[in-house]
Amino acid sequence: MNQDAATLPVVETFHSLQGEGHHSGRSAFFIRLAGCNVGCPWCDTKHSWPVNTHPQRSLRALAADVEQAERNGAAFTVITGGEPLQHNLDGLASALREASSHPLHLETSGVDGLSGDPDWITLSPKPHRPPRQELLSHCDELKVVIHTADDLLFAESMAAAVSKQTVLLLQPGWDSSEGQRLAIDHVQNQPRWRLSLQTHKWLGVR
Ligand SMILES: C[S@@+](CC[C@H](N)C(=O)[O-])C[C@H]1O[C@@H](n2cnc3c(N)ncnc32)[C@H](O)[C@@H]1O
Ligand SMILES: Nc1nc2[nH]cc(C(=O)O)c2c(=O)[nH]1
Ligand code: SF4
Ligand SMILES: [Mg+2]
Repeated sequence: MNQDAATLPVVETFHSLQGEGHHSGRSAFFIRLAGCNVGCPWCDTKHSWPVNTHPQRSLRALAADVEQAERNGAAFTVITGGEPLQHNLDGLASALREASSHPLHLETSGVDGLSGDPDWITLSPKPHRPPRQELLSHCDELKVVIHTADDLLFAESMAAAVSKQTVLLLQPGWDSSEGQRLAIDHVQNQPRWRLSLQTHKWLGVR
């Protein structure tokens, strides 16, 4: 593949702290790819859904940004979206790996096939579009968003399908006091689970 010619639609790139999950609080560079057709009603990133309203960026330019972020102290790169696996990530991953020795992390709903051979996979499965078995088998953390008691049942069913090493996280829906209460109660009663807060939102940073 000629990586110089290859492009992907990009909503934004930014250097911040990983706000969620097991690596929360660590310096991270984010690449948010455009495009998602999963349609979660409470999605906090709906502007990322259309593909065509966001600029195409070359893999070479994205790799240069990652190289710069590494010099600025980022510990890893997070590929998110939108739903990043709507794109084949092999070209992007190999371009980033040529530019930097940083681990590549992926945030995904798991609806599409796996590509890019990420070093860390955060699977956030959705009850209305269950994830592929491939993603359940390969994920490093399972991060289930909680709004209702049914979401807790779904979280337990997903936990039964992942490997024993997978970190289990409940993340309250943003602005959902019911989700917050349910997640806290469940984590308190079920020690396999940990709470994941969207700390960047609490802090008012990206
Ligand atoms: C915007 S999504 C992008 C990655 C991928 N499409 C996914 O859903 O995993 C990033 C993370 O934010 C979570 N998320 C989105 N909207 C949220 C909300 N309103 N409250 C809590 N978490 C949310 C998703 O479940 C996912 O874990
Ligand atoms: N700081 C910060 N951490 C994040 N972790 C996952 C995010 C995402 O939108 O995928 C995200 C995000 O948007 N910002
Ligand atoms: S899969 Fe992710 S980006 Fe797509 S709608 Fe759901 S939360 Fe939003
Ligand atoms: Mg986000």
